[in-house]
Amino acid sequence: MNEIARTIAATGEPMGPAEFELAIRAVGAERYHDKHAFHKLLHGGKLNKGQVQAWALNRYCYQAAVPRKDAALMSRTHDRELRREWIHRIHDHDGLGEEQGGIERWLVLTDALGLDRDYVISMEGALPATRFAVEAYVRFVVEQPLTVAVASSLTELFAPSIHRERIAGMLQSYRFVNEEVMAYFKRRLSQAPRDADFALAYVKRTAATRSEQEACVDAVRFKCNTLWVQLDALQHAYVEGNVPPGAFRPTA
Ligand SMILES: O=C(O)c1cc(C(=O)O)c2c(n1)C(=O)C(=O)c1cc(C(=O)O)[nH]c1-2
Repeated sequence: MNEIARTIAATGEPMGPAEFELAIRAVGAERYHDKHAFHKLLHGGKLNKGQVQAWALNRYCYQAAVPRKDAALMSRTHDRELRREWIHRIHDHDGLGEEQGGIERWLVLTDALGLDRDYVISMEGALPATRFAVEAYVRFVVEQPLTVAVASSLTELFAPSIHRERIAGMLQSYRFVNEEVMAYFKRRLSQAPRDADFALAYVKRTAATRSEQEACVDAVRFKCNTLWVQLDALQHAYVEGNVPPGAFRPTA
């Protein structure tokens, strides 16, 4: 934000709910990671198996971080209703009882790609930028005001269309991908809208001042950046061929 924008944010009238939602959605339209070159390659069937393996094992770090950031968010609120709602996000990823959860479904995907589970879970082969980006997301949720922390999850508003595109594109393009492998994304098609609708309503209700609203829009921008930089790193390492020391080297 420049100085003038900062002054308007501090002194300006709050946006109406519709305008506020439009400002949040505009961030996705401008910079969600569906616009990244690496996604276009992934969905368009233009990657080889080793490159898809690299994407899946790096993305595991994100999957593993999400329930940690959700636990961090819950630890910060005295609002029992918010915790009652938010806890199902942890169950969605970690599983509950018989339900194995999203991390397990992600490991089904990495199994099918021929990756060793212990290696994936160890995150040893992940790119440095992936590790930094996902931890930055966890730290953001620990450190920012609660409403801003909730707002950082709102990139999920934009996720179902990328998931739909990914399911169709990957099933069609890669012989090593089948329905079972895509189960993670199929499940997210119903989970993500529920989560995003709740978070959007919460943020609209609790961000009262213009500067709080601007901070929420900035949180969505920050989150888009954490997603974008992960794909930049994949592109640099596995498309342009600059694999950092110690990172996964495809043999497939
Ligand atoms: O495949 C994707 O493009 C994508 C993006 C995002 C996102 O926008 O953060 C999430 C997911 N998937 C996802 O599967 C998921 O569980 C998830 C949780 C969150 C969050 O911020 O709490 N984002 C996302």
